Amino acid sequence: MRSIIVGVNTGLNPARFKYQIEELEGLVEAAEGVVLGKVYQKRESPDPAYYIGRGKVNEIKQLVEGIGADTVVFNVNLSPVQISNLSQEINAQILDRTDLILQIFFKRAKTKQAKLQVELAYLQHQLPRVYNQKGKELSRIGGGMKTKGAGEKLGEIKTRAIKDRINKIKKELKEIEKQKKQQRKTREDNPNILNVALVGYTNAGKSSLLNRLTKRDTYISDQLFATLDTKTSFIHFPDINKRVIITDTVGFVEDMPQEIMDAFMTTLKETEEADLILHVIDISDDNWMLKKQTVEDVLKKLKLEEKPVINVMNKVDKVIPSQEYLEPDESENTITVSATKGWNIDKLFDILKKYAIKKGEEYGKLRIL
Ligand SMILES: Nc1nc2c(ncn2[C@@H]2O[C@H](COP(=O)(O)OP(=O)(O)OP(=O)(O)O)[C@@H](O)[C@H]2O)c(=O)[nH]1
Ligand SMILES: [Mg+2]
Repeated sequence: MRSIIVGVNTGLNPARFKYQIEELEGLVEAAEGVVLGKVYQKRESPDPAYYIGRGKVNEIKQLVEGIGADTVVFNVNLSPVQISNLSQEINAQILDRTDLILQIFFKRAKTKQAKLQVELAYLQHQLPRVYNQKGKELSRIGGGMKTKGAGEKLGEIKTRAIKDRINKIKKELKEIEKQKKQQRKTREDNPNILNVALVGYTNAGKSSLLNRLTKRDTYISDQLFATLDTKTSFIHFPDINKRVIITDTVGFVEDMPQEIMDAFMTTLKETEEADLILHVIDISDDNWMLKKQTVEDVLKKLKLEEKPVINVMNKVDKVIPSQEYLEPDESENTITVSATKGWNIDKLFDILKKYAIKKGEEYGKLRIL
């Protein structure tokens, strides 16, 4: 994928805009693409036909031909009409941020559940576009569909086929969810098992932390969205006769596209049964506060904000030279660690133990009542 990035600033301050474009570059790389050029435009309100101005469209068209790009990626979400019009003018594939995220997800999904969820998100994103697709774009979605009658429009046929597939996927996902729920039920009810969910912005170090805590090889990569399937691991504390189940989850991003939010709701739903949430934060990142807020907003959407949360401030080794420089954490719900160096992991173990004991005690109280 040889890409040109089109950054439209819709009134963000320069720092935020810069961060948005950097993240988009990261997404292109995660989709195994290279960024060959960037084009910017300031625009308060989008042009209904092209989002950007006609002059910009021409500029991009020439740049695409000049440097041989095959993809143009926008930092904003485009309407079906805009995609269609831009595709007519520019000889490259036009992607918006959601398309890009979906492409990455497509490549990464491994389990049947994740694959179905990505397909569902993709189809839901395509649905409103079908009517507006012209020419080459049509071949992108399902082939070999039967027509109902001679008078039926191609758009109608495709819409119907997509809707059928969506319904089928939803049924299959429900079935998988039911099975998973059954498996979870046994452990939820157990006073000796603490359920912990790892959440956080993509690339914050969730999988690294899971590895450190459980010493297992989880796929770790300096890429956005390395983890797409939820993975579960155990920690055993024989001294207190408790076990902890830790679930790694898909990373969050700002403005998570609705289609993805919906499709991955099932995955994130695993966090619904959690007794404790570990929110992993990369404090070496200049934008960590913004990212933290993004994650907290999503937790709120999932109605998880009531659960106890520990903020795990990770990658401190990138900020201080050695472990001796670690300062005591200010509050009980914050802990500064380095997942890769293993700093403060013992303290994190202590926190987990404390919660495991507390769960057992509360469960006991409930039984007495
Ligand atoms: N220096 C340093 N690097 C870290 C630390 N923890 C994680 N990393 C690096 O950060 C990158 C991302 O780590 P992952 O564990 O894959 O992050 P993740 O949150 O699981 O990412 P996604 O699955 O993509 O959402 C990798 O290159 C890790 O080696 C840390 O404590 N210190
Ligand atoms: Mg991961």
